[in-house]
Amino acid sequence: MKVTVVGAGNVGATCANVLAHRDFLQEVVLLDIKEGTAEGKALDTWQQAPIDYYSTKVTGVTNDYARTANSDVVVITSGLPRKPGMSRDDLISTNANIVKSVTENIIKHSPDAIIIVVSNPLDVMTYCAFLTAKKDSNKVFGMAGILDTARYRAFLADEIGCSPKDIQAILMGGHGDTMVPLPRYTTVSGIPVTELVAADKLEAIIQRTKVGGGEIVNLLGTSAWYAPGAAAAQMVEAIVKNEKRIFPVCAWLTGEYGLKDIYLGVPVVLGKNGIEKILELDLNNEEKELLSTSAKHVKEVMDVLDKMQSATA
Ligand SMILES: NC(=O)c1ccc[n+]([C@@H]2O[C@H](COP(=O)([O-])OP(=O)(O)OC[C@H]3O[C@@H](n4cnc5c(N)ncnc54)[C@H](O)[C@@H]3O)[C@@H](O)[C@H]2O)c1
Ligand SMILES: O=C(O)C[C@H](O)C(=O)O
Repeated sequence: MKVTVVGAGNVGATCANVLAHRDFLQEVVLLDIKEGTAEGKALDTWQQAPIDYYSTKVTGVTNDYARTANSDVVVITSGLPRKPGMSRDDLISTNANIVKSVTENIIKHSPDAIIIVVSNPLDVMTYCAFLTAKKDSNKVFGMAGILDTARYRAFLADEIGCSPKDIQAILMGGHGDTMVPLPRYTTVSGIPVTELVAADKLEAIIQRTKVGGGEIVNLLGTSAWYAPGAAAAQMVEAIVKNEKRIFPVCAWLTGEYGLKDIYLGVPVVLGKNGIEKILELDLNNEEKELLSTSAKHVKEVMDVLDKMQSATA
């Protein structure tokens, strides 16, 4: 299986580096528009191989899509990250142009590839790639839910004083401040989280999770990359190894949860065909309400993209 990562910035280079460490691929192609960036980071990752014991080779290229030909999976991380004071939605016009042109190039050389979008605003950039690629929606989806759920799980592990490995959770909705962590579907080694964390502490963790991206942006002046890069790599691994893992993924809905024609985070089964199934949870009224608010927000930003695209058509 061949995997390409577009964008050799913080997230893309981390994703390629994590994929190399997992050592289940022969080669990963890392592509960037900036001369030498992908080549340099690929070479650095290869020089790490004798130390960390892996054989996967990351090859860096500058805008040479011929080298990405016949990729099975492509991860799109190209695009601007936000700075303090910005929302992810502020990135829409710049990143839509980048995601559109990258997707066109990818499709030209790898018409059958499964595309995982990471660029922000995530739900709308995934929609942009879907409109451009003109592929089945099970093959075009976005990474955000694994990251958001990981933040939630990490905060819970701190609060409980346990390993983050033992927190199982699911989170739904758009990748923005309206995302919907689901305490009713959160357990700690099978124990309902509500038996271990007081209601006010749980609510504080949910609120912190929702603005988890912004917390890092304020600390670093740019956005996170270690957890996002690893999350995208985890999706690639599930697909390449046909693992049938259940993850929250930004998926195209066609009536699930009463929502249609929208990209939104929902639990799915990921395997060799991409999204093999969307799981429909039996949400209560409060959860449905939160999901519908999140969907409304995403739809508004999707409408902005539609208007931008019809203005330039
Ligand atoms: N979905 C998520 O959960 C999530 C998490 C973190 C970051 N992000 C988003 O991912 C994107 C990348 O973040 P980052 O921190 O890696 O940014 P970065 O600035 O470090 O890297 C972006 C890279 O994209 C490259 N690039 C720009 N235009 C390109 C093009 N047309 N073709 C190929 N490469 C191009 C740049 O040269 C740069 O190297 C941002 O939009 C960010 O908001 C999303
Ligand atoms: O917060 C951002 O802008 C980047 C990313 O979406 C994140 O959640 O870390």
